[in-house]
Amino acid sequence: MNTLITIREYETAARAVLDPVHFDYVSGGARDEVTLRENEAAYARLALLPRVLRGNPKRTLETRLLNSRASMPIILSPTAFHKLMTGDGELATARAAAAADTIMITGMAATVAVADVVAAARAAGGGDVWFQLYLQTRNDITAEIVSRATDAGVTAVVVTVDSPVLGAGDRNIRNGFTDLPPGLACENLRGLGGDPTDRVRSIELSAELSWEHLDRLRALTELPIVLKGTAHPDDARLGIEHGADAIMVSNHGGRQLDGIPATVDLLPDVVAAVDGRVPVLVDGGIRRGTDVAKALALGASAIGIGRPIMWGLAAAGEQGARNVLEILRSELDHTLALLGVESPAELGSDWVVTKP
Ligand SMILES: Cc1cc2nc3c(=O)[nH]c(=O)nc-3n(C[C@H](O)[C@H](O)[C@H](O)COP(=O)(O)O)c2cc1C
Ligand SMILES: CCCCCCC(=O)C(=O)O
Repeated sequence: MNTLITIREYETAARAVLDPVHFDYVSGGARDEVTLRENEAAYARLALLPRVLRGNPKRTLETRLLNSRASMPIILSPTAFHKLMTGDGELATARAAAAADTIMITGMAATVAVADVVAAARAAGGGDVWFQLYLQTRNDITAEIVSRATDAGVTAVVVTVDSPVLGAGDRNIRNGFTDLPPGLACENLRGLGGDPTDRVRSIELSAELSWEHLDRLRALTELPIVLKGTAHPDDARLGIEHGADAIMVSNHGGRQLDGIPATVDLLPDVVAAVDGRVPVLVDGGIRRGTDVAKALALGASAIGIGRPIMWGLAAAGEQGARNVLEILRSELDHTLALLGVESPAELGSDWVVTKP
């Protein structure tokens, strides 16, 4: 029997089994964790306004995003180092995402190489895999990483732009968590060390990056590009001008700039700026199906979850991640029934009210 029935219970279960240093790495945020808390609190400040007697007996959650389809508008945001959570790492995550028939964004900082992640998803029968990229200042390195991901069969590249420098997690500083334990590495950077050994190159985060680097990426790949980490409406507009095919409103789960607003509060202005030209996704603080419905009503085409998957993996490996996805699917379906709608597409901003 599955005794854990909420995402919050998975967080508690993860805390009970994980090394506290790794639990803090996953669950913590930057500095005072104001944004981390705000991401969740902002959903609680929004209320849903249902309609009644609409004769809608059936519902569908099926979602199309870029060239991919998913069984629901809930996808897996990229998170680093899944082997800290469970032995199989990203392989377990890929199987869970495939079982849920949804999209997994595998990270550049994954502890399993992208080719193995895609193979695991395919062997489990499905689910597209997208690849998250930190642009590197050296274009040849970016090109090699993207080429590996493309050869592996990913169907989109998600470029994270909110990390000119590493976020400062006070919990990590206090815990002295600065490196992966021996035996674990960012496998997507293996052999990129520039020497004949199998050295794993370090991921470079750089404040030198500019829109020109995105232009170079656009010239490198025909895969759809999702810009992840845009908060300002003008940056969403610029992203589209520079070739982005989708915008993901994200503050990195409150792990980069502390004090940036909650993503659901940023979403409406970005949606307005994008004006229907490309899909808008959002992540950060989503813990309930009602949160998903609020984000969709405010214009998101889909939402991403980060920590809930990590907690699921820690608590019960692949099965835990599967359960997390099914909890959110079932809660979203139930929420749509209570709202009186057949599909996410019917939701709009008049389904949400801000509580006084
Ligand atoms: C442990 C952890 C590692 C993360 N690693 C990455 C990463 O490598 N690249 C990235 O773009 N975002 C990363 N993120 C941010 C997530 O993609 C996502 O934006 C965030 O987790 C969403 O918030 P949530 O955890 O409240 O769902 C990470 C988040 C966590 C919690
Ligand atoms: C330079 C290493 C990048 C690791 C990215 C992990 C991450 O984004 C996060 O923990 O948040």
